[in-house]
Amino acid sequence: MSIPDQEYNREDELKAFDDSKAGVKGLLDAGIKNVPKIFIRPPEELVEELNTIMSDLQVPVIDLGATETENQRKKIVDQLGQASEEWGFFQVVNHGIPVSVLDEMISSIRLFHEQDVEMKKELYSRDRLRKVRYESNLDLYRSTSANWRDTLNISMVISDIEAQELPQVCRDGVFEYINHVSKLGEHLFEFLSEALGLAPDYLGSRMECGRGRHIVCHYYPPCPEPELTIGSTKHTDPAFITILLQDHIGGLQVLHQNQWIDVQPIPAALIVNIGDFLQILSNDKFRSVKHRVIANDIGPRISAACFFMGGVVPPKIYGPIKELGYERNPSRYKDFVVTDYVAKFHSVPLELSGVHLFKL
Ligand SMILES: O=C(O)CCC(=O)C(=O)O
Ligand SMILES: [Fe+2]
Repeated sequence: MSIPDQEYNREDELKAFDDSKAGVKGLLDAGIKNVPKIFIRPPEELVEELNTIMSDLQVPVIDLGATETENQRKKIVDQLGQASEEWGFFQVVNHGIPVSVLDEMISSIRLFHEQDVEMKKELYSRDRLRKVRYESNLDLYRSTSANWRDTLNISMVISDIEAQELPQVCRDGVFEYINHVSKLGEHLFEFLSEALGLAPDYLGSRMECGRGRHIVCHYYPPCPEPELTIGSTKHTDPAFITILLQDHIGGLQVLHQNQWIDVQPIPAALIVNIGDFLQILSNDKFRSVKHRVIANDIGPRISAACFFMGGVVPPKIYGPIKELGYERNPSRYKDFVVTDYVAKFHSVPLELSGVHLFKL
């Protein structure tokens, strides 16, 4: 027998879920066999889903290993430039972060999410000023349907983080990864500056694109009815670039020429995607493209996205780079400061945010 709709109050359900502080993992631990209604996507979305085309294309895979000669370096710069223009998404191999560090990061995230729920609850918060906090669904109260995932947030946007500030259960693995991924970001900004025809230190030293960082450590529990919900709603990232580590489960998809493409897990690889800010700075040359994560009946799936957010304190003003020449290609975006962009991002449902909010 179905429950009459008047007995279902979405706001109450969302609040009860949020107040439990146990996340999606908590629902599974409680033994649920069906996806609760707050996670079920609207029927029109599910129908649209049946009509979307999947493609077996692959996002480019770029080898960052050989950089000794001028020619080798140029080849990498060209490949990164082309991938950033055509795809906005690529995988990198031989990026310099040891596999042991990647593996340790994945197991540390798993340890965090699978620890005793009472320990996790102390860190459950929606206060974005907190440097370390855990939550389920960043846009819980704004979205039409909730995502099947929980997230540990680590913010290094205002200031760097000390190891002691991280939860003990995952401290060493996460801290080590942060150090490595931050360095990789610096290298990528050098290559990407050159790919835009700018001096190698332009995006890094001059624009401080790698300064503020925010890491989201996601845990997607196995889902009893994956076709009814989604792991992560389609969105673009509010950042310059994102470096994303995913485990072997799969489920990440990117929208390329109106078709969803699976981003296949490649052992030891990292995914890089261009975020909204770099699309704006490059005046649409590089693309910040929509991506999502489908829910899965296997898992958990674990991933860590490191968003490079730029200079926030003191606030830096960003906008299309004048040196790129507006004679041929007039500026398409307003200037912005990162905190305003992020505030706007948090004021709309995930799928409605993006560079269009800052179009001239
Ligand atoms: O979990 C993933 O693979 C992607 C997560 C993501 O897109 C994000 O956190 O912005
Ligand atoms: Fe994302």
